[in-house]
Amino acid sequence: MGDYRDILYEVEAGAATITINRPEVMNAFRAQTVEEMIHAFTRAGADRNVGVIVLTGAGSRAFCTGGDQSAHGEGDGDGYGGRGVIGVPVEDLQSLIRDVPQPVIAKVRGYAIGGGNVLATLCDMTIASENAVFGQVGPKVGSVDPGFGTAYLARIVGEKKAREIWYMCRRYKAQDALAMGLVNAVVPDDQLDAEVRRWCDEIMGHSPTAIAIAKRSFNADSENIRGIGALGMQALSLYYRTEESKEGGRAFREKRKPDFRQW
Ligand SMILES: CC(C)(COP(=O)(O)OP(=O)(O)OC[C@H]1O[C@@H](n2cnc3c(N)ncnc32)[C@H](O)[C@@H]1OP(=O)(O)O)[C@@H](O)C(=O)NCCC(=O)NCCSC(=O)CCC(=O)c1ccccc1C(=O)O
Repeated sequence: MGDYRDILYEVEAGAATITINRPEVMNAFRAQTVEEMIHAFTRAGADRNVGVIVLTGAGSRAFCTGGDQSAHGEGDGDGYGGRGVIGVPVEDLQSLIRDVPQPVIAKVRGYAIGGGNVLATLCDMTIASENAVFGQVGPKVGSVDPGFGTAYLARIVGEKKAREIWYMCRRYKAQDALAMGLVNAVVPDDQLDAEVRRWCDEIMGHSPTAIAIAKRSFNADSENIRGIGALGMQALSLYYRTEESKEGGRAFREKRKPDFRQW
């Protein structure tokens, strides 16, 4: 897989940039998108000339808004129509972001919502435009990320805040995300690319082996969450088969409020 349909891949001065390129659906991912991201992260991870990986979204409206709601229900009718426990191998992608030896920086413009928020959370560092908006929508749309998106989020923002994020499904501005430790820096939108480039250049001046060891050391302490996620994905695939979950996706597509209480 060299030619990508859903993403862009480029390497410049030691920084590989992976761009989710589906602005027409606010960079929501389908199975194909996740497969391509897995390919690109594997490629960048193995490239000794790459010292840092940047994950971003095309356009100014969104970094990523999670699973593509128009693709939800494909395949066996419950998941996303592709490979993996729920038809989109999102757990493989999440693991890979942790497993590549280089630091991964999330460059966030616009919405980082749902599974998009999980991806940004998992990146080693996040640099956001002033217009960035973070949040979870799972319980509003009949979904949840039962691993890194919940348990690892709590490591970053604390248990109370993580529970608020998931139970309340509110939207948080970039400055709020900075205050809760979800992002490392916030800059005016027109300075975001240059700021991320500066961070990449700084990393490129440091020892890649020391950084890889540091990354693995950080990861080791939260590695048990991978197991929680694997278990959770099995539960999620069962949940996706319920009318309660399907109501969430249906309501989003029909642009109405869901009625979960009937079940
Ligand atoms: C992103 C919003 C908050 C933006 O709201 P707003 O500004 O009011 O704009 P809208 O009119 O809602 O949207 C504009 C336009 O974009 C389309 N769109 C937005 N998000 C998606 C999407 N995810 N899939 C498909 N299309 C999308 C929207 O339909 C509009 O299109 P028009 O043609 O203009 O009508 C808001 O849009 C929003 O909340 N989006 C929902 C995001 C969502 O449902 N994400 C998926 C679920 S997230 C989740 O369940 C967490 C669990 C999780 O992370 C996970 C774990 C394991 C596997 C998969 C997932 C996963 O992500 O599902």
